[in-house]
Amino acid sequence: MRLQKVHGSQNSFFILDQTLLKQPLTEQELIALTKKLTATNTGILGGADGVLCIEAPTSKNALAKMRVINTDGSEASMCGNGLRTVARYLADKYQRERFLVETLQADLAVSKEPELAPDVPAFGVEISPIHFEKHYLPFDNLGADKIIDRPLREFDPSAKIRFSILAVPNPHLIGFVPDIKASATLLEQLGQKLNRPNPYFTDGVNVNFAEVLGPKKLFVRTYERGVGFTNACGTGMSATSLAFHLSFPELCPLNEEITVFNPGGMVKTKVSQTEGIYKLQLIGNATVTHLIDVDEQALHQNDVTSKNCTITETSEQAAYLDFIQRL
Ligand SMILES: N[C@H](CCC[C@H](N)C(=O)O)C(=O)O
Repeated sequence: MRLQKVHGSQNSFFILDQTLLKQPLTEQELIALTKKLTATNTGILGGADGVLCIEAPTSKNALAKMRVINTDGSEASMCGNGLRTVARYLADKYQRERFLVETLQADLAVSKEPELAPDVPAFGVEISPIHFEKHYLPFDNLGADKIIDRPLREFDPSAKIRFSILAVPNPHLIGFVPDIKASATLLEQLGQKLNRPNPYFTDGVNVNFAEVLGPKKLFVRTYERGVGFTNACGTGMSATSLAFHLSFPELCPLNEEITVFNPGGMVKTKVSQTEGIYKLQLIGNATVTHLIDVDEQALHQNDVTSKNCTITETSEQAAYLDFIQRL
């Protein structure tokens, strides 16, 4: 059995293709394996942000189904960086360049895109469906059914930050800040507070702070639900691009490529609108850093260690680091 260690903007994952197993992991086994494999101190290769689990599709139009298990064992409805790496895995496996991947709430279109640099493969993914209403997120006690481009004193007493809240379909709180570095402590405090029992987001929320760098240019930092600070969050950067359009339409026109920098690198996004419905596209790297050969039994027994698996490093991380150094 072969696992892959992959990343999209250095948001890192293990890909586990359940369809290759003689006996698929039970839910309990999958959660236990994810917690141990992704933890920095108990996992191989320094852990990861989650496990991307590939299963047979239940939707007849999709090539496969992707599930996203966060490092704390919770399940996310979507993962934009992860979906790019799953798209690449499936494109290689089935020799296809354009297809649909089933996710918890939608079948999403994915496509192979031109390499960002030599040995830096890229994929594009659709991010959808998008919702603003409070019952979708869910959120509560913020005095409105939708929060778009307004201060929230509950989260920022100075009322200087403009917030938006949207689901893509996983929940995101977005704040535009004047200086991303100076706002790191507030981002961490908010991320922690809103992912513990709290009156606003009962299921937790991914918290993104963004700094506008110029027309069609953003820097985004994310405190991820179920994870903590992450190098990059694909759905977060996509949701933030839509908030960018809503808060600063002159700097972020529809149908144009937006460059989004993050601590792990850079992605491109695009916001479009058809018949009043917003659409988001996310394009970025899909990098395979390691191949991990392991006995199926070790997965069931939650006993994957560097001693009982064979790890082969690819040349792609060096190429990726070279690419981001030139940005
Ligand atoms: N990192 C992911 C999102 C994971 C979201 C997850 N933390 C949650 O919603 O619980 C991304 O690239 O889109």
